[in-house]
Amino acid sequence: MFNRLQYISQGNTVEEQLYNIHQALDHGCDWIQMRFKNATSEDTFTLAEAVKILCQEYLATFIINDNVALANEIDADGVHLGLNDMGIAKAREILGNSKIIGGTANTFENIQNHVQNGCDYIGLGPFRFTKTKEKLSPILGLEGYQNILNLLKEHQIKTPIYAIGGILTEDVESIIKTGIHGIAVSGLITESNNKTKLITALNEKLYGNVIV
Ligand SMILES: Cc1ncc(COP(=O)(O)OP(=O)(O)O)c(N)n1
Ligand SMILES: Cc1nc(C(=O)O)sc1CCOP(=O)(O)O
Ligand SMILES: [Mg+2]
Repeated sequence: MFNRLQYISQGNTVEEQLYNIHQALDHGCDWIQMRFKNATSEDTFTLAEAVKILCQEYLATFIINDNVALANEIDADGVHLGLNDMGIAKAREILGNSKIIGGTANTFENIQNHVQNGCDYIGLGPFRFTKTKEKLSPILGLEGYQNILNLLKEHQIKTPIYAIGGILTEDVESIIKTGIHGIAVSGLITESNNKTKLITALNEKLYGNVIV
């Protein structure tokens, strides 16, 4: 089953991105999503090559936001695709069955469509308002997650669901109680002054109640 904590990278330059990703890996994160908006294709490729090597060194999962062609070209572990990005089925044709394809959802129907198209996990958000992403879908909150997770249970849909959007440490226990599999965070890890303490705390909350 997939790791329960995904760091979505931030940074305006290759150097900033690489620093933030290296920090997350060095302090215990084992799943990186490279999210490098408004960058040239050259800088994006340069970063992806470097991040792939880093993730191999740290035995971490490495996926790329939006860019299926790049993920295929550098043989990343997969991609994350939003509602306005390439379709899940098309990405699966390009990447094949061994790669991770994540999809963004805001509603139960979004999830149903992604699952029917072969999505491996769902990023369900936003939990609360966040400045990290410009165009947010309607905010779900804890009640929104509980309603959607209840519907997934009723329909016996077992695709892992990740909460995303403004998530803080104190949110994790209540989010996990709704049936969410894991969380995807960006600013919380990027801005932390004690990343080891933070990531350890997040992992304890995420894995603490898992019966192995
Ligand atoms: C795990 C996860 N969930 C949701 C998103 C958002 O993806 P998308 O809607 O394509 O928005 P951008 O990230 O491309 O701005 C994500 N990246 N990761
Ligand atoms: C990339 C992204 N997607 C979202 C969605 O709701 O689809 S919210 C979001 C930003 C996540 O970053 P932070 O943890 O800093 O809020
Ligand atoms: Mg996208």
